[in-house]
Amino acid sequence: MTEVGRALDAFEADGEIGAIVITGSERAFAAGADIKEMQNRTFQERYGGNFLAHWNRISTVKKPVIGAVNGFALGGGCEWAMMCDVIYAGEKAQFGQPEILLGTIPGEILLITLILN
Ligand SMILES: CC(C)(COP(=O)(O)OP(=O)(O)OC[C@H]1O[C@@H](n2cnc3c(N)ncnc32)[C@H](O)[C@@H]1OP(=O)(O)O)[C@@H](O)C(=O)NCCC(=O)NCCSC(=O)CCO
Repeated sequence: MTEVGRALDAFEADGEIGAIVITGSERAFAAGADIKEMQNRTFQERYGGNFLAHWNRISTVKKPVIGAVNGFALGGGCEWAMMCDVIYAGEKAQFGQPEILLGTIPGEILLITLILN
């Protein structure tokens, strides 16, 4: 997400860019946070270390952001899609929050977004 954040910073500052399209591959838009990286960290390490510090950057970009989604948009990937101003979903797009099966809850913005909508 740090790299995506840097790219969004650059696009926002570039006067030649009017809108931003975020996409993935045909198979997956994004499968969410790296479970392997998360699994051995305690709550204190993740929270104190600002593990999700840049996750909501998509929602703060001051240019229209379009999420072009195909394949899996899971966990944080689903949240990324929901942060876009417009979601353009292909027929094979699948949205979900499977992290509840790991005993965790959507980490960043999903619950707030659902309540607001
Ligand atoms: C994305 C799925 C549906 C793909 O399933 P499949 O095609 O069967 O492929 P897999 O063999 O399951 O996966 C291939 C390979 O990718 C690794 N992987 C997939 N997702 C992640 C991930 N989120 N983090 C880390 N690694 C991931 C998987 O372990 C395999 O690696 P190998 O080394 O080859 O074994 C399926 O993989 C799936 O459902 N993934 C979990 C999605 C998920 O739970 N996302 C939420 C993450 S928590 C989060 O986002 C916090 C914010 O709330």
